[in-house]
Amino acid sequence: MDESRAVASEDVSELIGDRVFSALETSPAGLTQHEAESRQATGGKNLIEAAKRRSPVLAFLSNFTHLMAILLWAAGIIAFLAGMPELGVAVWLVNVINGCFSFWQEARASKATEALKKMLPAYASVVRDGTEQKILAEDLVVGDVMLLAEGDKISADARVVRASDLQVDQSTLTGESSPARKSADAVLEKDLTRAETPNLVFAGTSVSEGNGRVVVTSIGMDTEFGKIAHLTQSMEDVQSPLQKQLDRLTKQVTLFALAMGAVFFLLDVLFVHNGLATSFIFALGMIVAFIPEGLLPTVTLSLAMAVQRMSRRNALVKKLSSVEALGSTSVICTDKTGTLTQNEMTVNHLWTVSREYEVTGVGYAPTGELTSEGRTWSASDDEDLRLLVVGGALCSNARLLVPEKEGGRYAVLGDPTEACLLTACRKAGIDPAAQEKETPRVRELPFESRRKRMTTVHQLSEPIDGARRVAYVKGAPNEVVRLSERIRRNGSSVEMSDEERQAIMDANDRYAREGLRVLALAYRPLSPDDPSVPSAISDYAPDTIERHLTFVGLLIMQDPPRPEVAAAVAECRRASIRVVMITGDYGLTAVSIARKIGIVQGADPRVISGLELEKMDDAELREALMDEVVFARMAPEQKLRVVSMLQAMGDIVAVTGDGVNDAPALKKADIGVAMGITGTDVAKEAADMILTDDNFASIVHAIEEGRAVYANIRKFMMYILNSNVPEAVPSAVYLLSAGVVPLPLTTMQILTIDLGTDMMPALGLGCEPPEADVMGRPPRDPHESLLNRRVVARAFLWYGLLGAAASLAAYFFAQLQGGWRPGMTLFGVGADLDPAYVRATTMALAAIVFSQIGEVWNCRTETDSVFSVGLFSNRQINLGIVFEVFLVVLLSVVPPLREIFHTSPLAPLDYAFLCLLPPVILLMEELRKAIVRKRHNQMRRPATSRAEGR
Ligand SMILES: Nc1ncnc2c1ncn2[C@@H]1O[C@H](COP(=O)(O)OP(=O)(O)OP(=O)(O)O)[C@@H](O)[C@H]1O
Repeated sequence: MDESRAVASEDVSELIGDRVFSALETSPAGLTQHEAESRQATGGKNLIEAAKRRSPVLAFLSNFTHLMAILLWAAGIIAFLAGMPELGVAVWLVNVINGCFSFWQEARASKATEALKKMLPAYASVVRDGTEQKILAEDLVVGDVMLLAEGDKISADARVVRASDLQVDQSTLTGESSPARKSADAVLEKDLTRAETPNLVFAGTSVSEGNGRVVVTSIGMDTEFGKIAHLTQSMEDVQSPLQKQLDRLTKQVTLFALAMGAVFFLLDVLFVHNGLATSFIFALGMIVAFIPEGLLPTVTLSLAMAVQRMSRRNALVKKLSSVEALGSTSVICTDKTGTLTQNEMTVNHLWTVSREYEVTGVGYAPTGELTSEGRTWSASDDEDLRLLVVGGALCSNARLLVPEKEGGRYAVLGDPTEACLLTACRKAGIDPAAQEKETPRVRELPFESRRKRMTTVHQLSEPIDGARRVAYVKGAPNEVVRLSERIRRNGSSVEMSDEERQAIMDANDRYAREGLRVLALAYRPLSPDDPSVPSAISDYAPDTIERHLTFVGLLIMQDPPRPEVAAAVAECRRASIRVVMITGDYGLTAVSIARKIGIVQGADPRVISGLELEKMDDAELREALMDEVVFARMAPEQKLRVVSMLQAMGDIVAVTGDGVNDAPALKKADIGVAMGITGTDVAKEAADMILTDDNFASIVHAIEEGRAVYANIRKFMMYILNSNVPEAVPSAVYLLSAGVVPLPLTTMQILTIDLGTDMMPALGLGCEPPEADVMGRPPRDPHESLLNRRVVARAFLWYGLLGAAASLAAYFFAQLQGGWRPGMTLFGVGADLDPAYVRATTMALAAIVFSQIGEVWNCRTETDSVFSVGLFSNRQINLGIVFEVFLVVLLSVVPPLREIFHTSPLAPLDYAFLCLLPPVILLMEELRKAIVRKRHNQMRRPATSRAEGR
């Protein structure tokens, strides 16, 4: 084993205190950057080697060995045996072209998804050169001092050197779901497994509670995880329901093609009395024409491209299947802080029982002042005020980053709720860093959403209420007030009266109604004489410390809504997507913000608190969810129940979350959405989508893309399927007329359409931008099949028949040009190579290609006029059109190709006829769309009001 990648951690677990650092040749101040780099140069990066992927050769070959491909190989052989080698070659060529095309599509799709993986890098917090910094997890080296916080994914094996209630979820390693408690003490027991050793943590596990400091002992493949893991990357390769549906559909259509082939074969034998071999070849052409090759990979590519587009709009989707679920999302359950609001907090009021202060200034810059009763105040003017700002600042893990240049922006590391308390403290004239030095922190009971509060314990130089140790507790006001027995009034601690309790809650409600976020601060002197205080600091726990509190005051902060959110919420309303706020914050604050951004519109929306929800049974919850409702003071775990109920009610639910406890709801949701900036690694891992900007509006953009991709796949299918009709109808006319109408389109010509003219423009449909109307419709029913009756009818009976009519018209037009008149025998009966007949079949083929130009324009929009998106705005489609026209001209003028495909050059008049087809087909469809739009507009009113009433 390479020494620089791992040390014998059995030894490290037995060491005490500083010996750990020396054994790993590091120090509490971490490695120097220089040393870290040199260790990386010898020990390599902290990477788990990816499981071997399927070899590209095998991946390529698999495109030629599936059911449809085998059918085509067999068909080619039969054509050879029947003495038609050029047909055999053509069929095989179709197969080869389709195989290569599929491989190319798959490669592009996987490249797109690979690129996304790189957009989700893992980070680790370390101490190097004595300062905290965030580095890429792959840059960790042995000896790095790593900081762990709740929700962090641990990226290397390490020895714990400091732990504050540190608990680690080791289920990825041990399968054990309950978290393992970790501590910094030396372990001398010999019979523990490595996972059981309490002072070791392992790569691939995550922090479920508390925080700590560890020293890296091994990285990369030398970690426990590396030894057992075949990388479980964030991108999963499961087939989405849509892909499954298409797989099934492709098989069904293949069977249908075989059945059609059989029918055509029988008709040819029985009606037209052709020989068995001729009939067989004829039927073969039909089968090949109908098999939808290339459908599945194109769909996969469409999904991958949508994923790429979403990433440009700040939504990273981890699985292709999520794109689909996004398209049918009917409810978004969103939290508030940071998602709907800016999470750039500023304390703008301070409140004690004797005075209310206004705090000026914006952002985190400590420029501003405290005013009350017409004058400016500082901490030295009022002891209670001093306690409030100092306690708030000490009970904080955030750091203010002072700008290097004058006039630069103050930034924060950590929770904005805590960072703004540091700013408020500075505005009151006290430097929080100096305070921290003077009264060092000896213990932290970390913040938990469930408890809604946090506590830090400090050693004091000046006693408070006679004690030299104090616990500062800050959290949700009703929680803190519930735990308080005393209150600070005029500089001393006195028993709290009921009136004072009421006054606090009244003040809280008043602020909350304005949408402000309110935190309360209390303290508890921890005297060694107090029997209710545990004697050992390590025994300090929420239930022993957060009681008998003395209330100090309220810290009121502003967190304005994000400016783009109101429009996004309005967009949801238009798209019949319901937005439900589920927040940990106070009900009145929640409703005020919800109203400002349009989530609630009614005069008196129902607010359900976490406590109430606990008492509600499922029927009551279902009833409540029928109306406008805001969930406030919710513990993250309770989200799961709301999500499950909405799903039971038939909704497709997207849920946002950022904490460890949000993971179950994120997993349960149809679309779990984690916050990229504030979210923990655990939440990101549980989610299907990550918002790189934490912004609600990005979810709505992703839904729009999800809807668009589904619509595009449908457009693409409609286009691919419709060309089957003009390929089949001329043959049917030939069969049903018992040969009186000579075959208007030969088998080879049918193959031409499949060989290349059709696929290029179809591809362009996969990357159409969302239609303007895409968010004006209700969400798609997830059970609805991609090919519903309406789509099939439109593809076959409308577009298809238009194409078939064009093809037959062109055929007869050429017959007329050749001199045929009604009543006469058509050219071609009995004599296959009659020039007038060959020209007529060439025209039939060219007419299909030209009508497909009209059809591809038609398929670009569902109900909007194609002119509204610009007839030539899709470059890929334009290229496809040029390509197919070029191919037709080539086939009809190059002599060897004319031989093979039975074609002949066309006259200018023929081209004039062909050029008329696209505009005629386009205008007929525009007429249909105009009628549909008119009907939609008439129906929309009742549909929208129903969605709003939900
Ligand atoms: N760092 C903190 N220290 C102490 N109390 C906090 C802290 N952060 C939040 N709180 C309190 O706990 C409550 C719940 O917090 P939580 O993080 O669950 O939700 P939130 O931030 O209010 O909102 P949302 O759930 O909408 O993101 C908050 O409303 C606040 O009263």
